[in-house]
Amino acid sequence: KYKKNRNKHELPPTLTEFVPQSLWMRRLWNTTSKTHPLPPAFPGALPIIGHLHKGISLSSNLLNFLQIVSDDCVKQGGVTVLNLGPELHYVITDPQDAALAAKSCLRRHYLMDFAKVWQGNGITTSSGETWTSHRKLLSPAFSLPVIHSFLDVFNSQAKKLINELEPFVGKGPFDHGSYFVTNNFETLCAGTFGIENAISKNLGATYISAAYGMVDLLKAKTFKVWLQIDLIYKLVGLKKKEEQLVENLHSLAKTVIQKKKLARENEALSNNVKSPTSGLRYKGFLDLLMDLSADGALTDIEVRDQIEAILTTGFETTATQLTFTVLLLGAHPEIQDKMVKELEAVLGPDRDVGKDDLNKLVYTNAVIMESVRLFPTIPIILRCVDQDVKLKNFTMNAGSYCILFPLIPNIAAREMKEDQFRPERWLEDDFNGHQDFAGFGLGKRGCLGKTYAIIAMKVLLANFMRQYRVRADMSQLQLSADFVLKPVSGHEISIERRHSTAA
Ligand code: HEM
Repeated sequence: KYKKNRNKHELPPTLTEFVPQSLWMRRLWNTTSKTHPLPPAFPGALPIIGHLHKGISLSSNLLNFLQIVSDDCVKQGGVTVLNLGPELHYVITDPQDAALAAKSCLRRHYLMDFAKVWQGNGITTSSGETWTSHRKLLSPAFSLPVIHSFLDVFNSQAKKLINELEPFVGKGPFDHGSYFVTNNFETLCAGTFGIENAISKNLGATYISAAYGMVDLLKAKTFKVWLQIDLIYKLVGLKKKEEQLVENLHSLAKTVIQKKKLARENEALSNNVKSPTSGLRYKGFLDLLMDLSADGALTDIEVRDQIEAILTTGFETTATQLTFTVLLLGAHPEIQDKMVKELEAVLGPDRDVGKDDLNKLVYTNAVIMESVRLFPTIPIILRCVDQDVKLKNFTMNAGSYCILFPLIPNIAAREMKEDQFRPERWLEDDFNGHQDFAGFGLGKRGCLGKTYAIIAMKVLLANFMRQYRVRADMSQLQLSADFVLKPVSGHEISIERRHSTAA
């Protein structure tokens, strides 16, 4: 009876007790029905291991692997099959099929389970009813009124970045990426936690470095499949390393929760000091979490897990997207001039961005969307196929998985072709890319922080690009993809002041 009713991605309860983390048993247990005919397979499958050997041998250059698979998929008509061991994965590049799959497949892929030691059942790793109810509870904290209340933080953080980069003015090419990461992380903490100086510089740096360490471990576990066996993971010393990193990561959440509790107690006492979003119908993220915890809707651990989930999804994505956008603008001076003209027309030379300005920055918005189209920082979406799902020409079989990457074919990895970066396309009536655009995900599980990300990027660009003229050469750009698509070399920019300080 259990087997009949169980979700095909779940182990029977007795087995989960004995193999808490290992995915191997789940794999053996996995029973994908193959009732519906399969699309063409990616070439090179071997018996039993399928395409696993290709993934392992190409894992040092994952982006290359994704591009090879994606090119083949486009050639085959937009849907193919990849067998990773016994597991059937549908690869989808066709935008409409990707949208259909994302709409029906809400359960996270098993690889996301690796991140649970860090993020527990946070919004990014959870599935099923937990995800449905938490998504509903958290959504108001990412609504427009709340994000508008962060505008002061966004403007002042942009100015901070401008000052930090001042020593590079007129000094030739430098790597702007890491400055954007630190600045964006601080912005995210200040905005979503709603506490001034929420974290020290040290705590922030420790968190960022631990987050990168964890991503390396998750990547190793994904491709070195033997590390998925708990005993081996322990024996090679990685479990210990993981525990240390998780402790470092969790210490930030612990600190901000304590500070927030104190701030709320003080606020209740004096009824004087207001958090940036107090008084709003929609509350800021941490205030909302605290209220939900006080009402018993979230446990303390769940509060921590949601903080981890938002920090992880929020800081590197936006920072890397900005790194790409500034690079693209530097390499396309005519587009940069057009954007700065719009910024100066709406804001003048140095005024802060206010909420009424946001909708007027139409071209700036198109520049951001075009940057996401060409360099999608989250280029793949991985899901479980829980029930048969009808696509245009195939039906995906329940019990399998799907890998959606409609944006991989766009990635300007090798050479920027002329006209490839063309923000104008987002303003043309006949551009049909809006509807199935996957840069911020697709369907109900799409990006929770999209409004936050777009407004934060707009404000930073509006301040930065009015201050500095940027130059860049993208001809030597090298990219890598782990969970985030990022530049690894050839992305340096040079900056000059647009207006002399005396003026
Ligand atoms: C340029 C910036 C960003 C891009 C390109 C981006 C892109 C995406 C994409 C493609 C997904 C879907 C992933 C999937 O279905 O597997 C996603 C999910 C998500 N994003 Fe973003 N994101 C950005 C910034 C942010 C920010 C700033 C936050 C939070 C402050 C955020 C929070 C989330 C969350 C919580 C999810 C998971 C939603 C769920 O599972 O229900 N993102 N994002």
